Amino acid sequence: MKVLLTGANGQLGHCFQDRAPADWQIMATDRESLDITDMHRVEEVVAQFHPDLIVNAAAYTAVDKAEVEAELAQSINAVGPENLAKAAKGIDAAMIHISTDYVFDGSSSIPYKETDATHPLSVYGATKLEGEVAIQRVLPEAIIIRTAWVFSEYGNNFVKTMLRLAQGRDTLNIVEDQFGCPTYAGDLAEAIIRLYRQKVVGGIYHFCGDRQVSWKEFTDEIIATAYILKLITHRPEIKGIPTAEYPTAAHRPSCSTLSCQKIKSHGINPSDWALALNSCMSKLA
Ligand SMILES: NC(=O)C1=CN([C@@H]2O[C@H](COP(=O)(O)OP(=O)(O)OC[C@H]3O[C@@H](n4cnc5c(N)ncnc54)[C@H](O)[C@@H]3O)[C@@H](O)[C@H]2O)C=CC1
Repeated sequence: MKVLLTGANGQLGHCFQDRAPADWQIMATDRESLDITDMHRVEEVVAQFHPDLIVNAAAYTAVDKAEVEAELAQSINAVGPENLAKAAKGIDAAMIHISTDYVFDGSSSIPYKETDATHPLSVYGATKLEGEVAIQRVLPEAIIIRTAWVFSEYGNNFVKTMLRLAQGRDTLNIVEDQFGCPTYAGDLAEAIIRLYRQKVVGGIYHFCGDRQVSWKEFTDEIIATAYILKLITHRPEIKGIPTAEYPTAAHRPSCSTLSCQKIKSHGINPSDWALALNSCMSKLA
């Protein structure tokens, strides 16, 4: 079993390599070794390695910066996935791609199902949606997993940012009117492996954390965990603020909770993020 992994140096890329079954031969690539926007290079690598499965963990993930780098974001989040889908189709390989809750506008009061209408508010969300559509056009058998608020012991993420800020400040002002479900990248990696093994039909699947919180509530749990683990000696006060008081370049959905019923019907439970937060943060000690 041969797997071509793109974006191997990112959060999901690292976690996938940690969890891939021992008998899976992984070709771990990132931008320097395989720039997914370069179709010629994609074809070359796929022809040489001949994977059974392509896992695309590569993405342009700087949500605010994407507003001023729209072309680059589009190239990585839409053209790149389409290139991979074409290459997978050419050799009859399977493909698993990751998308985002930011394809929705967050105006729904109930968790989003895979079939709900999309309406991205940001360049990032729009380019990720374009990637989904391109893959489905080229390779309908591909599996697309939409996830949310990803954290891990690797790379840059909200958990690490809060930990760093907590070390130097007495007060943290955190947005309290945006809600979502934190997802541990290790649990997402496990979900990818299980979906592939179960040979589920192609299409979109939602996978995220099992409990919805605001960024402020998430921060409360991060700081409490950091204190218990002795990563910090002093607990800053966490003050909730409205989005209006923390303007960002990109608009974000106010509530982007994803319904995980479909993936649950395949025996894959949502990420128990509070449990994962503890084990992930212990690795940061
Ligand atoms: N981080 C988050 O909060 C969320 C992430 N997602 C999605 O989950 C997936 C995994 O995200 P993370 O692991 O957090 O991302 P990450 O930002 O940690 O890693 C992305 C990786 O892609 C690589 N990359 C960028 N451009 C490339 C190119 N042209 N060719 C090849 N590699 C390239 C980067 O070097 C990096 O190693 C992505 O599809 C992302 O859109 C979805 C929802 C939330």
